[in-house]
Amino acid sequence: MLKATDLHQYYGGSHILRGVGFEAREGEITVILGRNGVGKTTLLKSLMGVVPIRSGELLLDGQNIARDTPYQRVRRGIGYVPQGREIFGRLTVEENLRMGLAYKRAGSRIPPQLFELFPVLKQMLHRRGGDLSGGQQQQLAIARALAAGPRLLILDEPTEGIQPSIIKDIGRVLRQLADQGLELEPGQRQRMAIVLVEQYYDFAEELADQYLVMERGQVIARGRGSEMQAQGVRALVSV
Ligand SMILES: Nc1ncnc2c1ncn2[C@@H]1O[C@H](COP(=O)(O)OP(=O)(O)OP(=O)(O)O)[C@@H](O)[C@H]1O
Repeated sequence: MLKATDLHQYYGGSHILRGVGFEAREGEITVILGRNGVGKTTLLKSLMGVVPIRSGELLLDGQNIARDTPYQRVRRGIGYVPQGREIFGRLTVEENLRMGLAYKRAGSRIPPQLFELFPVLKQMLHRRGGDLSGGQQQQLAIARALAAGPRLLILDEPTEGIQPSIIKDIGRVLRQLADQGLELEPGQRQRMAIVLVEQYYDFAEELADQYLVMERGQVIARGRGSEMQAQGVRALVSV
């Protein structure tokens, strides 16, 4: 699905990503952990094309996307949920979801399954995004990224500032999406890979099929999610 090899990225003279490589597979949740400022958000922005990489290879389903714009990457099937959600506060929930369809052909509709995954969005369809709670906004940001039916869903700290009951709901939805994909139309299911940056260790451990730990722009540990406890990953990321 996604294969990143030897990624290097700089902000001015600061060398931020130093040879990062990993593979994200369909049906799996890849969790990226690490303390503050180690380059996790920069890595996701590089996958999305929001910041350019200096060198390295980025393959999506075998095609090199490293020089594509963010717009082209969305069209190729990447959905991005940025840190801080960035929903449109003055637009309604429905309009926010339609923004997620902006790159699809005219007449594309919001996949009805999104309202089963996030029932609160159906109840609040005509409310303004800015009127939603933080947790509801996060659900909206995830649904907006899913609206176009991505092959790869990227999320940057979806639990940040969100109440525990909604964190649980979001975790359940991500597991279901990884296991079963998203139904775009009756009988048409989009399978996907999920890449998640997360600081909340328990949430990360519960969801991870695969984990990576970053430190100073490099991957310093990696393995299967089921091994995280035995490998002492909690200690590697605790402050
Ligand atoms: N636009 C920018 N210009 C210059 N330096 C930046 C910029 N954005 C981030 N940095 C620096 O790059 C490094 C990596 O930042 P990044 O946000 O990727 O880390 P992170 O692991 O996601 O941390 P956090 O969990 O705090 O978001 C940090 O030292 C940060 O100060």
